[in-house]
Amino acid sequence: MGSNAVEDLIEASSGVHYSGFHMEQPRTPEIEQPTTSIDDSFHKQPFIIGVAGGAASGKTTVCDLIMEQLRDQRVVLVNQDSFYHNLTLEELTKVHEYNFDHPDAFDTEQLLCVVEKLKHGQAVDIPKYDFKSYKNDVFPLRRVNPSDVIILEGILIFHDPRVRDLMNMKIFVDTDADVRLARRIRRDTAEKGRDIATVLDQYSKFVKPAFDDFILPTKKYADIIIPRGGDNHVAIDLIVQHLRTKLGQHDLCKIYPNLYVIQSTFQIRGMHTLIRDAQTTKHDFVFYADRLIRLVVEHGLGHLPFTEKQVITPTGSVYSGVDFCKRLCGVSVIRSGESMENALRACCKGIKIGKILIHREGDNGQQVSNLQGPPESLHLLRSPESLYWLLLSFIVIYKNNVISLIMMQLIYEKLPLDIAERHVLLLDPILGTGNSAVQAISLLLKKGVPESNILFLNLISAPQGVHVVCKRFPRIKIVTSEIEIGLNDDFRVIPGMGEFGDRYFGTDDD
Ligand SMILES: Nc1ncnc2c1ncn2[C@@H]1O[C@H](COP(=O)(O)OP(=O)(O)O)[C@@H](O)[C@H]1O
Ligand SMILES: Nc1ccn([C@@H]2O[C@H](COP(=O)(O)O)[C@@H](O)[C@H]2O)c(=O)n1
Ligand SMILES: [Mg+2]
Repeated sequence: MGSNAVEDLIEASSGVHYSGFHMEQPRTPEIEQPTTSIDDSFHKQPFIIGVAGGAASGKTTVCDLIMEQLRDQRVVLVNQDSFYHNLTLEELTKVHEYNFDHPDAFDTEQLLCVVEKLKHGQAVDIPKYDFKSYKNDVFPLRRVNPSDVIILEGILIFHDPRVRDLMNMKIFVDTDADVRLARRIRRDTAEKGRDIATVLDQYSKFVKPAFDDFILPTKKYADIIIPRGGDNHVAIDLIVQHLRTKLGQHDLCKIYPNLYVIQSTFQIRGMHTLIRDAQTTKHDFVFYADRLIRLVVEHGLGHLPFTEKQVITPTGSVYSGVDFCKRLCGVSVIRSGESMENALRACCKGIKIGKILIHREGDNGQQVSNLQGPPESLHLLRSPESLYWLLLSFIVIYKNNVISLIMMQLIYEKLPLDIAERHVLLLDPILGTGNSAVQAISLLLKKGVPESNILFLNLISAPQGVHVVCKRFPRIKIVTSEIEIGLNDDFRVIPGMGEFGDRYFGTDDD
């Protein structure tokens, strides 16, 4: 529908009023010049989320919930309300005839300018809008700093294609019209000091027609539609989880160039969905975990050095290829790392695989059954010379104002004698706190393995573990298939997949 047609419709429905269409005089620039000297070409692009929906549908509530859950990211909320045009004196005298729900009520050029600056790493000052005085020149202005995530929220935030095109994710909050009206009456009487008659009059004259004509038609642009707004915790959790995955991978891989997250595909997401599902049978868990492990191992092998090699093909032609790295070995962290051995053997014929057992106590972690000696499962591997208490260390973790003492003990190792001359593929499906990995890597270094010869392969990595390992051992490579949200209060990876070893080896049955 063209603007004129809409204007006609609004005129017809509500008698004489100011529609919000107006030729605004140029405004003095209110946006500060860049406060940083960051070179644009090096600036990380923020993730821009648009949140649209009818007035009082719960947009702000949904944004607040997303921001609350994304507290470990730098997130800013930019509200379309801040870009309401200032009213002329004439408009102010007849304010009840002004259409605040029409696209032309907003200064979209200024909104675009602000978002562009934020995208390029520049801080901006945003007007504050006062719903009581109808003014957007309330001082002080709101300083907004560049952030990892920018949320653009407003009834008509999807209306202008130029604004829409800036968004990486579009969310439409879809709340029943009666609920929106009831909330609006409550909000506008309580917070804006308006009487019910005025609220109802504005609703029938402007709010409802504009919803039908301008807001509802933008629902089709949404990637995600959230019914019931802030009450829909499942939708909000899913959005936050998706954002964390995107942001986590993006950030960590930029910080640590030796972290490799294998390219996600729907097949990989499907396998992850199955192995993370608590209802998945042991048989399926093993099947899909094996598929994923194989992918991680293949990917990891791609990071090993190679030598050029030429061969003669059956047609007598020369093929210039490469020769595999010969001096390799695997080292699995007992017990869950053992689940990765078959994939490694299938890829590297005859590869030697050593083993390490680390006991962890003090963080509510699964405990090895017998602290006085090696667990029963080690009888087959045990040899008197290789079995000893090698290391005893304490790791202090400070989280949520609580200091936890985690005791890490390396209690068993059986490694190839010439391990120092080999590239080592360290196998453990889960990188959580990073403490076990630090123990295992420290042992390998102690055995003379150069740090840059260690390739740590896992299925999932918590950001905390990545930080711990990569900071301490900047030259090792980590290959993983997904970055997790983080750790819970028990230092368990979330969303995670539970006790990997128990699920894989079937020891989690009641
Ligand atoms: N799920 C909910 N249950 C009850 N009240 C709600 C709910 N979500 C929002 N509200 C209230 O409704 C009003 C409008 O919500 P808000 O999030 O500001 O909507 P919007 O930003 O879409 O206008 C506010 O007063 C808010 O406190
Ligand atoms: N001076 C104003 C400006 C705007 N409104 C109404 O606010 C609604 C948009 O804000 P939401 O938080 O609900 O998205 C919109 O329906 C305008 O009518 C107003 O009443 N007074
Ligand atoms: Mg709002």
